[in-house]
Amino acid sequence: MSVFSYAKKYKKQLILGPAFKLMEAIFELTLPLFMAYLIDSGIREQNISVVYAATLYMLALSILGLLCVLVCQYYAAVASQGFGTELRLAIVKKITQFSHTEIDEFGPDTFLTRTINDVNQLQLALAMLIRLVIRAPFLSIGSIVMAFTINTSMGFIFLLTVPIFSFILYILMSKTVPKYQQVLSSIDELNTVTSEQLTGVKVIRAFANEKKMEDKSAKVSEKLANRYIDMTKLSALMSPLTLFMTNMIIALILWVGDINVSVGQLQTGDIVALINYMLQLLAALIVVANLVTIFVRAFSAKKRVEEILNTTPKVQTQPLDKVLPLESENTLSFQDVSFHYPSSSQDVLRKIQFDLKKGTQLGIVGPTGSGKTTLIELIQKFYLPTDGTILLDNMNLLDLTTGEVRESIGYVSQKSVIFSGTIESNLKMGFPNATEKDCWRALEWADCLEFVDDLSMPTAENGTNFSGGQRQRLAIARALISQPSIMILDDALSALDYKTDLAIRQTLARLDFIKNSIIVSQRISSVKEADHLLVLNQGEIVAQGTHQNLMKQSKFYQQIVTSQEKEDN
Ligand SMILES: Nc1ncnc2c1ncn2[C@@H]1O[C@H](COP(=O)(O)OP(=O)(O)OP(=O)(O)O)[C@@H](O)[C@H]1O
Repeated sequence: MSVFSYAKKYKKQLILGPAFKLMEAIFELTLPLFMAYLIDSGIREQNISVVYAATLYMLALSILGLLCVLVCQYYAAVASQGFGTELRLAIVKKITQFSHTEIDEFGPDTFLTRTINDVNQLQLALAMLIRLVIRAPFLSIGSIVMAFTINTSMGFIFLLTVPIFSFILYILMSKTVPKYQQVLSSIDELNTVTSEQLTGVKVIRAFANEKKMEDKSAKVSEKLANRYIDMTKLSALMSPLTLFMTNMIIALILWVGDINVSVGQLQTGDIVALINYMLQLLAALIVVANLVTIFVRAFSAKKRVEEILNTTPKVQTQPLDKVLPLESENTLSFQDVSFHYPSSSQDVLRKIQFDLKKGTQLGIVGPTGSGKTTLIELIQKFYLPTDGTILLDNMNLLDLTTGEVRESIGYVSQKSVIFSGTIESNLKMGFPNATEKDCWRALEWADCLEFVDDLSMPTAENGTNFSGGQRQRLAIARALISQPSIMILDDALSALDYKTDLAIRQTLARLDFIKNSIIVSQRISSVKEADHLLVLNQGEIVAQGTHQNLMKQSKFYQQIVTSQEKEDN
């Protein structure tokens, strides 16, 4: 999809805006003629009524011109702001449809630059298109035509000015545009470093790493500043160069004009009019050059924005088609499933094979980086397996919509994300139609009543006004509110004390609507009562069974248990 399709709605502004600007340009072109008339027939002939009439005409033309400009600016503002808003909404909508694969591929920081900077650039280009794209070339051509009507040799001076001036501008532009691309990539880099440092500010402080981070920030900012200065050094040349050219050409007009006046072919007023036309021509050429820069920048912004708009998510988010009955003997089956992330060809899960029987609880344990979260993400269709088959309720996950899969699952991630708003708005994310009663019931199940006494309690960005354990309990309540059939807790009990951890697991076992639960944990005590345990190491299942069986049969499992017992003692 092209970004232009978002401008289609503003056809009226795109046609009428330039039309009004064109009228203003016509008024502007006729002004020097009245000036010549005022000088030659009014001032020189000392005819006061001509002076009054010419002044009045000039005033009227200026007022009409001003009105036209105002209308055009209004249309340009309406169209460009409307276009920008819609484009930004479309980008955000598209990003929310992206699967984890595209989010990994693009990286969150480039989303920010593309949604803000690039859309601004496109907005500016549209506003300029309305305001200047017809006016500037019209004024350039008009000035040359008017010069020819006054005097042919002067017309040729005007004609010659265009290629010389354009050549100088072209050289400057061709050097600045690539430098602008470098500036853009530096902005991306600065965004990444800044957002990383802001979100990790507490960790940075805890490790007394402020100086190191300041240096990193300074280095990236300096790089951006240098690239920017490098670019502006060239554009700064534009002003003195054009001023020099303008004065040289005016000197030429005065010199040739003087000869023509002395032989009676031109009058003083004509010379004033010609100088005015030349100033208009040069100003219009500078505008054209600026327009070229703006459009070149907008072109690269267009490519970056369209890259997002035209990316088809590997996993399409589709609405709920049917609710899974979950009546098969096995709720979930992994059949020889392997997976590697798009950024690397190395498998992080290899030949995973297990069944989750209806009505049972599954525990997954394993050291960090063993692939536990990846396995959970595959169940929810955030990524697709690179090999093997996943069956949910005896149906291939590939044949189910994301709506069907995710509707059945209540998921609490390792990092409990709480959004700014209220307790109620956070809970309702999981179930928009929830009543107050539903909210309180979910809060009770997740053991939140001791710190929540009002649904309208505010939640700060990232839930920073709650402790880590409270955030995890709120996230569990949010997952439980829709009464899902399968509950997945990905290391979501780790920030809780043993007593609360146990209380929540007992509640999960007691709730009738939960047919199966999957608990991922590094803490054996959180999973040892599970009906079936998977022990993962380096992407492979190294043992599976009940806690008792594993204690007898798996050395690896025994080692984990022993090391944790030592830690606890
Ligand atoms: N988005 C990603 N892109 C590329 N590699 C990834 C990505 N996420 C995880 N990995 C890699 O996949 C492997 C398994 O990671 P995963 O998060 O599944 O492990 P885990 O067992 O859940 O670890 P932990 O207990 O520390 O959360 C790791 O080697 C990790 O580096």
